[in-house]
Amino acid sequence: MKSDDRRGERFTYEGVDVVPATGEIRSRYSLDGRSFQEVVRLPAGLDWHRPAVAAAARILFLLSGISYYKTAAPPVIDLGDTPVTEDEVAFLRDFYVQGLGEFSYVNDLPIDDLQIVGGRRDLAAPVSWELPEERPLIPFGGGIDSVVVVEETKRRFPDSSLFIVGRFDPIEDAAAVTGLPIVRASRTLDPQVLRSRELGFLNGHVPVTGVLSAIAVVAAVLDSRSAVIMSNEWSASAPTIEVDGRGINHQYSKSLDFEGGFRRLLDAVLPGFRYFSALRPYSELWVAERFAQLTEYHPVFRSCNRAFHVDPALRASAWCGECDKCAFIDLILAPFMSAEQLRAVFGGREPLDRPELLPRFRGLLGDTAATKPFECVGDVGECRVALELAAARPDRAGNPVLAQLRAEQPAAPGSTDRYFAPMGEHFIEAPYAADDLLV
Ligand SMILES: CC(=O)N[C@H]1[C@@H](OP(=O)(O)OP(=O)(O)OC[C@H]2O[C@@H](n3ccc(=O)[nH]c3=O)[C@H](O)[C@@H]2O)O[C@H](CO)[C@@H](O)[C@@H]1O[C@H](C)C(=O)N[C@@H](C)C(=O)N[C@@H](CCC(=O)O)C(=O)O
Ligand SMILES: Nc1ncnc2c1ncn2[C@@H]1O[C@H](COP(=O)(O)OP(=O)(O)OP(=O)(O)O)[C@@H](O)[C@H]1O
Repeated sequence: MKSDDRRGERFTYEGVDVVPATGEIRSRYSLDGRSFQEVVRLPAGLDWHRPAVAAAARILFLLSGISYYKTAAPPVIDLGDTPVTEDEVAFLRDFYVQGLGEFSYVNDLPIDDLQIVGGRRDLAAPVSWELPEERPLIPFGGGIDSVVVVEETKRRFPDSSLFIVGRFDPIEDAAAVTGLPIVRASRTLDPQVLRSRELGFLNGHVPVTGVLSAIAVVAAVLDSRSAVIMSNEWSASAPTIEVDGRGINHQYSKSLDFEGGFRRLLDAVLPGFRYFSALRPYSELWVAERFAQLTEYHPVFRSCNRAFHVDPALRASAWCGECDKCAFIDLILAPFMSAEQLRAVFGGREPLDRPELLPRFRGLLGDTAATKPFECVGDVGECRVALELAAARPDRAGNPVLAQLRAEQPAAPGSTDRYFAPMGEHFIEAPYAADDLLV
């Protein structure tokens, strides 16, 4: 029974084809008769014939459907003949309902009634899989988070490799500084979703890090690597907003909840495979303090998401200097980098130099009149500590934006030390634990 005329009837998993000759994984779906296909390409020269590759490709198939489901968000998902376990169905439902939380809120379209039917439990069999030697694969987004993880990890595991989906200049520039090899993937969305407005599709944010993670697992299996190491910080688990007592998280697939569920799913399919975030117990202040020391990355890193549109023609060639992400990165680095260094990063358009961005900073600082942005930004407490520390810097004396915000914001309650030490649960595995975690 449809609750809203905008919704379709049924989203169907049609099948996934693994094509070693071309290094392609073709995921096919349909929604009320309309077909969609997403193609992921990985190096054809790797070992595609391992049974574990097909198992990892099946996981990717399960997660990638979300981009096409959202075009009409029907109440039924039919897994057809896809081999699947009960646990995987439960994980997948969470991935859809939680991962599309922002989509559902923005479209005012509840999808809690989602039912997942079909699927072949009888075909869901474990595959032979031998955990390779300790060789990590590090997904690399070119921002402060993955830069800090790469520098920490390559020191302990020189045989590390980067993993990059797509070709984006800022990521390439930062990747070159790491000096590490790169396992590359490309992802070709079905072109229909790039015409959502024209085709009358529903649209909104998707938990893209979940899809990137699944592609990374395929790449790791192909390249005989034992671990995928994510760079998802402590605050990524915090809801962006609460609605009717329920958290909606823009970054759901960067959260601890997603990480735990994905680990359980992988452990059933690829026992012992390591998937975890090396930043899970750390705040963005902890990350920013370390990033500030990595001066070789300052001219090349990029966190502004305007650089990462699917359509290359829409990609910004520099920091936009005015989005919530730019404002957040400027604020979180301001306690640890000089005003001169940050003006150089933003090419003279530094957000903290722009009074017209005060409303954005107020949103980051939890001003009651503003709501936290649906962006990948830190939590209010971290931003308030960053404000206090930045405003106290001699080279920021007289900065009108910091002075105004400081006047509006009470001092961060209690000690700020907790933001510079590990906090909260994590799944960091012993060989990868940083010194301060070896307790
Ligand atoms: C670059 C960006 O911020 N895109 C968000 C934007 O989409 P827009 O239409 O402006 O451009 P495109 O990203 O090029 O998307 C074109 C259409 O394709 C659909 N689509 C894209 C990726 C995908 O995996 N599936 C898709 O169906 C998309 O819906 C468009 O119709 O606004 C969208 C709606 O709010 C956002 O969904 C786009 O976010 C992308 C999925 C994206 O890649 N964003 C990353 C830069 C990003 O936000 N990374 C976060 C982690 C996010 C997470 O929760 O995992 C981070 O930086 O931490
Ligand atoms: N194109 C990509 N290819 C591979 N991994 C990616 C890509 N984009 C992001 N990631 C990874 O996905 C996770 C979330 O991305 P996020 O953008 O938060 O990381 P980041 O770019 O390092 O940090 P930030 O942009 O927040 O400073 C990280 O582990 C990141 O390395």
